Amino acid sequence: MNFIHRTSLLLGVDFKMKTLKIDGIKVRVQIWDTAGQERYQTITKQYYRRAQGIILVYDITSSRSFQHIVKWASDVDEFAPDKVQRILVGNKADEEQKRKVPKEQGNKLAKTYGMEFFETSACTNCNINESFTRLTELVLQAHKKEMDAFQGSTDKYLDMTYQEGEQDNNANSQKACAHVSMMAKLLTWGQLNLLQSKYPHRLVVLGFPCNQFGYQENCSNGEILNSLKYVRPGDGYQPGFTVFEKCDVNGTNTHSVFAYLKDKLPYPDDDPHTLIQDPKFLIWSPISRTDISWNFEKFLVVARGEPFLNGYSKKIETINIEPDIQRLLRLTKT
Ligand SMILES: Nc1nc2c(ncn2[C@@H]2O[C@H](COP(=O)(O)OP(=O)(O)OP(=O)(O)O)[C@@H](O)[C@H]2O)c(=O)[nH]1
Repeated sequence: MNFIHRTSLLLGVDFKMKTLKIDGIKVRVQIWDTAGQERYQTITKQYYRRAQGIILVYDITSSRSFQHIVKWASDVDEFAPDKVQRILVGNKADEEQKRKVPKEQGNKLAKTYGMEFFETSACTNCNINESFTRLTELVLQAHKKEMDAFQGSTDKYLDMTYQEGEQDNNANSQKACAHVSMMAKLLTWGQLNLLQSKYPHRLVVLGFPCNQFGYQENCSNGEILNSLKYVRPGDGYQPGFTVFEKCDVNGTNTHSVFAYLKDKLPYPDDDPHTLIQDPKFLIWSPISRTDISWNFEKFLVVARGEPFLNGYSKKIETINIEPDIQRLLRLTKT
């Protein structure tokens, strides 16, 4: 989870990790500090790009810092993701005798922006934890659907669909399979966003839509984002990573990226034997034993372009790649 935090309790560092416990769940929060950039009236847009929560901080002993909040709030509107959660904080609450901004004024501004408001003191540690915890709760609520998809039990879902299948073996087993693959898709898209947002700076997720597997991607390029948003996974889904134009990953017109990847990493090692179970799905030519076998096969590639692992057939849930991502990040630490 990424927060931007506009005060320098963290002097000298760009970001800090903190673990908070919310409703019994441990949440790792990555806190970014703007570290003085705001003095130049501009904060690098990179800071906003993947922020999930933003704390706008002013100094209660400085009217100027309070007036600047309007500009920061409008930058947040412009540059931060739509779902970003914001709270307003008036810091230095211990300096009552030097106060220039009445608490009521802070409250009023926060209301205008639909934010919650806290007065804090970094000196006496007043409301610091409370404000971070509240922002984290707001972020979790805003991402509840993704979190549910992430934490929800796939096994339970699969059990349910298989039970359905058993009630009417032949007729329903087809339906059960369809459910399973839809569920896999839904999880996969959510998990791709989750991985990208968990490692915003050193992991780049790239998606290549392809219509060579059961014609499952038959939208035109211009329709793909809308189809993700409204149809599958739906519910307003937006990829938090780059999705390219459709391309072929097998056959004569194989995209050069996949020609290269398949040459370096011939097939996923979790599923070395199967290509396509049903010959009617073999719609490209020539067929090669290194071909990609279905949607959502995943490659892990080092920044310099060297493929690292293709251990991930469609059977591997996207989120289960995470340990390998962490391993690769450790290996390539600069
Ligand atoms: N009394 C009081 N002083 C504070 C508090 N928080 C910060 N300060 C002081 O205010 C000054 C500025 O604090 P910084 O944390 O550097 O403020 P900043 O605006 O984030 O600074 P940059 O990160 O460099 O932009 C320092 O002298 C701090 O000791 C507080 O809650 N109470």
